[in-house]
Amino acid sequence: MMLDLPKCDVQSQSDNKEVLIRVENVSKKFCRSLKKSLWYGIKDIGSELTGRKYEHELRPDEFWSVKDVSFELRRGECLGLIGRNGAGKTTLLKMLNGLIKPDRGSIEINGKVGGLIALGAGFNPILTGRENIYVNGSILGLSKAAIDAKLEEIIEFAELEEFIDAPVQTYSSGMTVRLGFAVAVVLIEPDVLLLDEVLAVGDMGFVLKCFRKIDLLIPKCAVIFVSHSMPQVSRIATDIALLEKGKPVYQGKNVSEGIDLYYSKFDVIPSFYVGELVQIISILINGQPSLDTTDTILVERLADIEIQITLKVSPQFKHPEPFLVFYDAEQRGIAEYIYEEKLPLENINGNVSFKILIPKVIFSKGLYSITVGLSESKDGPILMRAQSAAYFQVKAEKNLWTAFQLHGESTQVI
Ligand SMILES: Nc1ncnc2c1ncn2[C@@H]1O[C@H](COP(=O)(O)OP(=O)(O)OP(=O)(O)O)[C@@H](O)[C@H]1O
Repeated sequence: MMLDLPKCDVQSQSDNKEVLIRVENVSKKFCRSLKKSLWYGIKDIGSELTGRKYEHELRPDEFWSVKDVSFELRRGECLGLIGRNGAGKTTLLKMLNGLIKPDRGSIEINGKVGGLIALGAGFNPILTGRENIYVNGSILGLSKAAIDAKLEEIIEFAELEEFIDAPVQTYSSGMTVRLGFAVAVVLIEPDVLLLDEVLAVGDMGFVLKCFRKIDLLIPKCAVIFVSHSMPQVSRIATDIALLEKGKPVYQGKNVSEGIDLYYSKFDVIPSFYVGELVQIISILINGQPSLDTTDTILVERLADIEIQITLKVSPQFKHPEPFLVFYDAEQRGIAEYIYEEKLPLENINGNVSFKILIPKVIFSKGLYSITVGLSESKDGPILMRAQSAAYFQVKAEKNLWTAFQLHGESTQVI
């Protein structure tokens, strides 16, 4: 779906704060063929040297990795940059960090940039962690005394006391990212912080520590946070940009709406293997068939959900017991339904049908999958377990990302 790109739809409290990143109609193209890309490169150098304006459209085998992206980010704002694999997020960050040049458009950055883009980028693998800190510091123009003053804090933040004198090429991916993050936030003290999938390889302790640090940093800088984890994005982003094949298809301050749109971009055709004993004939969610469809079934938060499942079950199982497990988009099991009817479910000529009513569904916004299972009897052997047998998306007007809403009563101030 292509949306009109809204300008910032909510008046930002930080409107009077300085713009740290200004991106105007930035585009970058790449070439699929290495041979052609080398040839185009030589031609481009030639045209730059002769001062001829670079006005090519796409040449054979070229494609836009990033196309016409524009936004501004002020101090105190955090842009969640989302999109499917290959959407152009890293390419955009590399342009912002000055690693590659845009083919079109302009980028203006005010202040120091701390970037954690490609894992290990910026580190020399044969130098130790300590040596890399000094190299990075001197590239930034810091004196030895200034780096010395921050060294302990960097090592402590990265929790690399034991390994700081080992070559970086011997570090695990988590250790490399710890060092990269510590250098980006402690050594550089950035005005602009670019974080690309940083938290994906860190352990839980490191992720929590990074969030605490980012929380403290956001008021002082502009952050761009790239992640495939929507809960993480919604946790810190003040703004959102969704890229699709390099193009922004949603931009604005409604983080929740951007994430909804991102979720709706995925094909949710159920695919599962159920075996010989049980077959799924149909799954209806609020009357809508969920098998063989790419349309996401939408359910309003706090509305009822009725799930009707019809199975073909080998007649030898007289009273099978169904169970359902609900998973969120991050594949966390969030709820389970166990069939507890007084009367056991009957297998009539191999057909078993049952209906489940979940009143006032309190799931937060997002995409959910349902695993359907069947056991022979309560606590008996499992006959079938169909992962992701059906999908539905919970919609809500407000940014409801938590599972529950709590209501306070007015009481006297104690
Ligand atoms: N140096 C390059 N040469 C050719 N193509 C490239 C180059 N760098 C990136 N691309 C292509 O540009 C597109 C965007 O890649 P990019 O790494 O920016 O995507 P992404 O959104 O960061 O993806 P992911 O979520 O998988 O990290 C992809 O099709 C990729 O193959």
